[in-house]
Amino acid sequence: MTIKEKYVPGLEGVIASETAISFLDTAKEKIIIKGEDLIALSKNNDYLDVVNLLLEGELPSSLEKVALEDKLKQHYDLPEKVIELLKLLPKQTHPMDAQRTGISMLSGYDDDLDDRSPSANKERAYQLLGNLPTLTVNSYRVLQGQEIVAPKKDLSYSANFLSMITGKLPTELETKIFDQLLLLYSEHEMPNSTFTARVIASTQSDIYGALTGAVASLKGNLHGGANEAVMYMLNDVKTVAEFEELMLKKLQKKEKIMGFGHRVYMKKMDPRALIVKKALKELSAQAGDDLLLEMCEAGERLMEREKGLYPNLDYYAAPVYWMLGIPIPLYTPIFFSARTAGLCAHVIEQHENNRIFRPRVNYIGKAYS
Ligand SMILES: CC(=O)SCCNC(=O)CCNC(=O)[C@H](O)C(C)(C)COP(=O)(O)OP(=O)(O)OC[C@H]1O[C@@H](n2cnc3c(N)ncnc32)[C@H](O)[C@@H]1OP(=O)(O)O
Ligand SMILES: O=C([O-])CC(=O)C(=O)O
Repeated sequence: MTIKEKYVPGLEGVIASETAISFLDTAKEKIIIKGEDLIALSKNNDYLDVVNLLLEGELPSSLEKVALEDKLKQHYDLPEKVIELLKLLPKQTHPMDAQRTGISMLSGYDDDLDDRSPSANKERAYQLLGNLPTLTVNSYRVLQGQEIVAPKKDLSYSANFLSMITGKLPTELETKIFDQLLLLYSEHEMPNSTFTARVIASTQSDIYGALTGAVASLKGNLHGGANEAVMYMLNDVKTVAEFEELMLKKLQKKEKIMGFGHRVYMKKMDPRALIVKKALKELSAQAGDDLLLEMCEAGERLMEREKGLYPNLDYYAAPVYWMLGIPIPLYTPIFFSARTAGLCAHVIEQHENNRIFRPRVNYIGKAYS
């Protein structure tokens, strides 16, 4: 038995891929997506611009953007049998699991499933991006015993998604903030879910399988599931003082506080969280209610003081989702919907230049001769 290489738990700092899609440039404090800075894009562009950037390699002209939105709208309606399948799920099914089941089933409607070419994969990406708002919202509604809602093709992509969730026509501010969340969640280099998708794709498996695995990865509360956990924690208390007390108790018990820390941004605040914190300020001012903002800011100060840890995107996304009137169990499925753009870009790239992922281990088991 030989020990070959130093093992790095969690593969911290290990280079898993070469990619032309994105890079967290911590030295320059930029999240690079195909050469553009995601934070700058979040101020002047919208989610569909980034979808185009990820899948076509450039920001769209206004005509291209209209064409992109029309293309997604052609895929808003789901096959009837997908809805029927969702209705068969046990009522306690987590919405992420329902979303995962729906995505998995969509592979059965693909007439050319064995085609791994970039053009075929790209068409699937657009189809999935069109399907996902309808799938995400209705899988949750079915579990709640609510009626299916139809997408509204006269609204923008993000306004339709949000209005299907809340049942109301969103204001301009609400649509802008929801769209900004989708944009900020769209792609983030090599998180666990993207790694999962690329590992699956590297066996020459299809995009549906890769995304199905990625949903399961994103569900965990060390990853995408943290946004829901943050909101449950905020809802457990009523005042800033109670929130601080709750956090201190958790720290004393050596529990992790959801929404803090990040493998890549450990010593700084996630730049996306700063943008979303601003959105929370806007929504709080509009509602004339600063309580969630004050609680979150107090939590942020406490974690810096006690642990030297900073908020990640999920920490401020949770109260923003809440103020937009979004049910908590949809927070992570919405994250996944947004991330579909980045995940599809990664699967396309993996299929284009593939070598199967097959690492080795250091054996620490029972001795053998
Ligand atoms: C959009 C996203 O998916 S962002 C990630 C969302 N996830 C969360 O918010 C969950 C909470 N955060 C965490 O669990 C972690 O910070 C992760 C998973 C994000 C990163 O994990 P890692 O890079 O493996 O860091 P690791 O867990 O080793 O933490 C390093 C140290 O900081 C501590 N730490 C890290 N995050 C937290 C936290 N949220 N609360 C309390 N302590 C923490 C750890 O206990 C550890 O301390 P130790 O060295 O004394 O043992
Ligand atoms: O990068 C990560 O590890 C997790 C994350 O923030 C994301 O996926 O957006």
